[in-house]
Amino acid sequence: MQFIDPRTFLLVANLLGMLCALVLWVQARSFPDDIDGLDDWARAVVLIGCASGFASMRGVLPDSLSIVASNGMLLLGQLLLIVGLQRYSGRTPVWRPTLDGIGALMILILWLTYGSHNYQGRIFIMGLAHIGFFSVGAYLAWHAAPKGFGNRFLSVIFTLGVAVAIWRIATLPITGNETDENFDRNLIQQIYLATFSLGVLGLSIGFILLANERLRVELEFMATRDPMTGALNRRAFFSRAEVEWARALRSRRPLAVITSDIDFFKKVNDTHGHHVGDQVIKDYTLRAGQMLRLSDSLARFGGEEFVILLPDTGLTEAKQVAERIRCEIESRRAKTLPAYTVSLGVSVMQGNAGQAADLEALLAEADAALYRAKQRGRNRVEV
Ligand SMILES: Nc1nc2c(ncn2[C@@H]2O[C@H](COP(=O)(O)OP(=O)(O)OP(=O)(O)O)[C@@H](O)[C@H]2O)c(=O)[nH]1
Repeated sequence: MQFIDPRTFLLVANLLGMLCALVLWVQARSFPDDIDGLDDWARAVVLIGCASGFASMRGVLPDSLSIVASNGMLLLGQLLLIVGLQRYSGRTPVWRPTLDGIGALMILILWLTYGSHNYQGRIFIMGLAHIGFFSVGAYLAWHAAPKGFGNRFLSVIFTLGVAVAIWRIATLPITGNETDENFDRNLIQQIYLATFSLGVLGLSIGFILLANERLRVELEFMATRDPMTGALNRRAFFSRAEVEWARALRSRRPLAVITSDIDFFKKVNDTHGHHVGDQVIKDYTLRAGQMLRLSDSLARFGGEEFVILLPDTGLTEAKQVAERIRCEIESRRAKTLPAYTVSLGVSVMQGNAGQAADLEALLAEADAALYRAKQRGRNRVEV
């Protein structure tokens, strides 16, 4: 008894695949340029859908379409899946050797179709190709960023694809030959094609999930970071600082703030140009960031003015951190950049609503200390 007609199943799976291709195509147009590979996947899904559609019409369509063209499209579709994943991961796709390999496989398929009429040989060759492509796909998906449901889902579907191809090769001994095709074409091969189309549908959904996740991460980054340095922006700083302020009050632990400003920065711009000025700002962000703990937050408030939030840090410790940053900037210098120095102001809330009444007051205290550092000759730390 046939539970479900494989051809109907195949048709539905392919139609859904085409809808996914449409979604991928729309995403490719609307997503930022650095989320690449969506176009390749849209093309791949269409190619693979057409290939399995042609293959399911064996006997209706000529062999040149139902065997040769369909296998060719299948291989190119799988290559595009890999190329898309490579582009998505920022790798340069390697076309040439794989295209040569596909060319060689097609010559073999032609010979097995018109020369030796070896149906099982064709399935074996294509099975091996699927195993190769899907294994590479599973590897690339597993290493694709961001790590999460999307990349794992994609990797699992690729791995299932490898398993299905192995199963197809393993069922070859009970596969009929070309003259005894009724059983085989109507059952094992149809189930294989349907599973294949369903798998491609799963892969498309996985890739859509992965790209959406990447978009979410990028948007979150853009909303919270200063684009030039990657340091937190003012808004993100305050949202973190408010949480830390409340935590410090609750736990009666100290909370420190360090404000800093590069000395005579206008001169750096005027002498070396704005571009070098930008490089100095980035250099400061990088090196100051390296002096901090994971729980500290470095934010750029504008120009060459930075603020650091240090949870659970008392006055002595915060002063040490500020001094370490000052010393690092003064004593070492990037080869391509001019020497520069930095002034820093430190203020601390003791966890009992002591000196500073609120976050703004704490920052104002640190700003006042920074002002004193500038007044007293720069390249120094004041509390
Ligand atoms: N290259 C570059 N320059 C900037 C940026 N933002 C602000 N500036 C410049 O930074 C300079 C800031 O200078 P000031 O704050 O007036 O003072 P300063 O020269 O640093 O001197 P002190 O702070 O008193 O030691 C101005 O010339 C701004 O044009 C930026 O993103 N890139």
